[in-house]
Amino acid sequence: MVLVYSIPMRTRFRGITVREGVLLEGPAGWGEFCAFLDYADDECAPWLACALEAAEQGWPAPVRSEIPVNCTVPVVSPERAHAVVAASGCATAKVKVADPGTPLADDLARVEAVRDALGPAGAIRVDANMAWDVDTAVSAIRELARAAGGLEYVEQPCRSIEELAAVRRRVDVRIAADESIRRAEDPLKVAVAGAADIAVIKVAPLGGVRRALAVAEACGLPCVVSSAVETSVGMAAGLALAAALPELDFACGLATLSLMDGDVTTDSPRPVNGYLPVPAHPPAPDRFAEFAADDETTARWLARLDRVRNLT
Ligand SMILES: O=C(O)CCC(=O)c1ccccc1C(=O)O
Ligand SMILES: [Mg+2]
Repeated sequence: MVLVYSIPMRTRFRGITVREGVLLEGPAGWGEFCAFLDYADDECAPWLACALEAAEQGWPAPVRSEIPVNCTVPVVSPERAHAVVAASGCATAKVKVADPGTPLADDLARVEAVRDALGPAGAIRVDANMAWDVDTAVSAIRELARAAGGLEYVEQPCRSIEELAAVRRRVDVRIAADESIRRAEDPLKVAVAGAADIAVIKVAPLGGVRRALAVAEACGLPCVVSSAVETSVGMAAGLALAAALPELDFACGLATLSLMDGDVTTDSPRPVNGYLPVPAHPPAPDRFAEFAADDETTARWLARLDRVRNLT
């Protein structure tokens, strides 16, 4: 069975206002194929591999049963940022910064509000999604660290690995690599160890739990598992990855279901005291009917699925 869903986002996130994707069922359960719309077909192949792993094979055994998670703060007002953090119950917050057209002053006010909501014991990380050049990154990171009362790390401040390394030499905040790994030509071979302190690994763009575990091992850095804003079907694969990593020293970015205006399952996991339970299986999409895509969207995704299938 193959189902195409369409779920509005509560707040625009990375330019996304509606999240769409395909749910497919196999002998091992349900998988999700939801490559971002700006990804070309060849870049979608690992996303399909991740969905097929879930549907046909299942996942390696977990070594932990619950995953510490961060709440994710989109580009919103300080008041909303405060409310998002306070409602989440999480001790770690990830704040999106450097959105095109947003002045640094807005980011500073947002991280200040997040610190106020978290209290002094909480951890704040920021994600610039490659927006800065080296000099801009160095000064922005210093200002953000001051406004936040300390930063746990800054995720992908610049585009290239060389730039990450240059920023890392000039600031005392840890650097995390995300796009440098996720969009690398060969994620197994990408050398980020000198350019970053932490690796962000996303299960779908890396081709599934087994493949992402191999990437984690190859990069030789502490890992943070983060979502690509999937429904709870795809999120189960991210949780399975976080559960199977030999070591997990940081909260994971897997609490993104609350960014979407609904979910395809009834047993939609929400963090309790900052932890998500690891599901034994992906949940069945028993509420799919509420989020069924229209005919045009369905046809577009089935065609995409077909093209990507034929590539692999
Ligand atoms: O890590 C998180 O807290 C949430 C996930 C997230 O930020 C994200 C979600 C979709 C696409 C890209 C990203 C990103 O980390 O850049
Ligand atoms: Mg990121």
